[in-house]
Amino acid sequence: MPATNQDETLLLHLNEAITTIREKDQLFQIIARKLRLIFSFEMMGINVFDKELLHKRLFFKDYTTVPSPEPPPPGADQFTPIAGSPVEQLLADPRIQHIALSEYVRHYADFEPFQRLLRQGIQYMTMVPLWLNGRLTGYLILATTRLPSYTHDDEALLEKIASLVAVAVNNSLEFEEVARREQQRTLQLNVTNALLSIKQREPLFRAVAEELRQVVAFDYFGIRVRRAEARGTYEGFAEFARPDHDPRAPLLALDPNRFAGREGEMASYYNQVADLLNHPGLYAGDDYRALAVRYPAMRYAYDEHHVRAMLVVPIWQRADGAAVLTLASSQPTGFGPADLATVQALVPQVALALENLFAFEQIEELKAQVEQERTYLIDEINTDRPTDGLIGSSPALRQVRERIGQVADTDATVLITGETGTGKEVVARAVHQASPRRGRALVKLNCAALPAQLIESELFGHEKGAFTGAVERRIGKFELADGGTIFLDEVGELPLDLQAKLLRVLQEKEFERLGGNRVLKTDARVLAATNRVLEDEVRAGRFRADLYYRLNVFPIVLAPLRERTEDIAPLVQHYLGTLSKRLARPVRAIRPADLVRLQAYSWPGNIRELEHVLEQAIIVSRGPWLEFGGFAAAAAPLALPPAPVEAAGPAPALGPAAPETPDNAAPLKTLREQERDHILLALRRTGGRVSGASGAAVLLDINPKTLEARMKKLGIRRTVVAD
Ligand SMILES: Nc1ncnc2c1ncn2[C@@H]1O[C@H](COP(=O)(O)OP(=O)(O)OP(=O)(O)O)[C@@H](O)[C@H]1O
Repeated sequence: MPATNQDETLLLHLNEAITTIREKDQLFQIIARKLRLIFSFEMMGINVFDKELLHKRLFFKDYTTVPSPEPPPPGADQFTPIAGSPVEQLLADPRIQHIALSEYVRHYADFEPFQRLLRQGIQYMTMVPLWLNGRLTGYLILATTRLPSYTHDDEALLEKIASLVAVAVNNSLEFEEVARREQQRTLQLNVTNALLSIKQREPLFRAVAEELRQVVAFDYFGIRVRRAEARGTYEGFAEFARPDHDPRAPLLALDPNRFAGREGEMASYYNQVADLLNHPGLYAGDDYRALAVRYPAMRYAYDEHHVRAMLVVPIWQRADGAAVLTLASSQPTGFGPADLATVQALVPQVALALENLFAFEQIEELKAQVEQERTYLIDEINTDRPTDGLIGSSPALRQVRERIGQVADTDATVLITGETGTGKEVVARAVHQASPRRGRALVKLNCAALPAQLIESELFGHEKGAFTGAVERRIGKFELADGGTIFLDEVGELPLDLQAKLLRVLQEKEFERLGGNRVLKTDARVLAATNRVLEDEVRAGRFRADLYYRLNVFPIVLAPLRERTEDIAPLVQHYLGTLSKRLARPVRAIRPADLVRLQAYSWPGNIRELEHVLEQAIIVSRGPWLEFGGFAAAAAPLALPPAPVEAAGPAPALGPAAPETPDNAAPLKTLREQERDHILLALRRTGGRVSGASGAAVLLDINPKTLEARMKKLGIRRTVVAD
């Protein structure tokens, strides 16, 4: 039957509207208006199906002429299953069908949409299938309060209209999809910006949540993390609730207070849902209620926080733990499949953000640890001894000062040699202090103090598990001294294999942590000290020649105290001041004769020994003078034969105005006398021989040259001895 003019005009108008109007509501309202010109109905609706014909959703509704209109319930535009709904029956015969609700409702008494229609006075529905390219895509529904009468022509026209509407719906869905993708891209871009600009956990995820909220309506956003060591329990890593929720209660976490003493129960609740959190899932309305019936953890959210829909998206599931993003809504239809897709699309970014945060947090932890170690080590070296610098003005010490001045502002390696207690560490500190690195740490390692493996780990650090007992990763002193100075004390004691590793650091400025496989760079200036004669060690095969040359770039030699007796008076004066203060004792004066004895003594322990002798004297002295009783005994370990006493020259008194000299020094020998006697005794035992294997120098454990110098000073001639 040919279409009437009116029909032709309608179809033309519809076609024109469909091709020109992009805005969905505007377009379908125009379609409804045009249809009303020919057909009489109170409500027009459009349902659409998914491709698999498994789900349906409301696409559009015009109810402007309904007697008592009710707007569609929230979530009506979300997909719901077709199975079990009246649509299932329609699909069995997808042609135009006329439905009397009063009959249908008998079979579908629980079908809420029918109840709603009836409440609004609707009694009849004409269902027009929407076909597109041979595929059923939905229904156009015309609903009426009275029994409609459609002629055969009307139905033919409806079918034509339906094919146009199907195109319009399809276009509109495609526009929606494009818009959704656009929105998702914007979301991803905004999230990326947040990730790039924010480094702290809370503000970062708050920004991500805010961006996501622009697209998906949720009441709760939570990132929950399970770390390998936390046995199944998820920690709320970042959780945000709607502002009107109680911010103290993380929404989905069980309240630990309620489980006091029943922690096992709480853990089992979490374990029950662990599998649920491993898969992406959308649980809305009845589905969520079913979860709440099954799992106490979900019931808790249902009862306590009125959760009615939940969206779960795992971020990762790995051997070292898991992370999951959950959204919750108090609306039973709060989320739809598009929301799930939107959140899933964010997973790579959220995963990256989490990784970054973990890394940042780990770095912060390590930084704190390093800072602590630094402070400790800097303290160790700075408070070890007073940093008064070098006291004394002997020619030997003046030369040392000059050498320090020459080398300090370079990065050259300095080898400081000298007997024990001569001030090698003081020199090292002075070099560091005078260098441009003074603002950074001076880190000390005593190479003689630890077993080889520990020295290696001290020097280069170790990774967790590098050896038994390495429970934590530890950074080494070379790393600690980066930008500063490392002081290797007693470097002559370093085992040979470590000498090779040290050589590599000196040459390449590179090293590896024990048990690590990463090459680390260091910019540490190296100062080394030893009281051994390294040339001898090299000759004896105990010290690598190549390392020796590397270390000996700029040697500074400290003379023993007995070779710079001029320094003794200023040192005594200095230490009397500082030690008396430290020991909270009055500053007592030293007898000139005692000073002479101190100057005459050989000081095998050098300045450290002098310091100890003075400390002891300060402690034991009670009267106006410093008493050196203990020192005299210590200085004369051997019974000495009587020897001619040389008169000691006058020496200035130190300390406060000296009182009248009481002659209680008379029973004691002076140090010079003691020393003279001691050397004479040794010479007698060796038949006057000074050097060589059976010489007095060996007996006295001093350098033959030093012994000769002392003999000359004390006026001992070999001939005298030989008698
Ligand atoms: N010229 C000096 N002026 C002031 N104090 C000094 C001087 N030389 C050394 N001392 C002090 O003597 C003590 C020993 O010095 P230091 O530890 O530097 O010696 P060392 O040669 O490194 O000894 P060792 O070889 O036993 O490690 C320290 O208390 C130090 O402060």
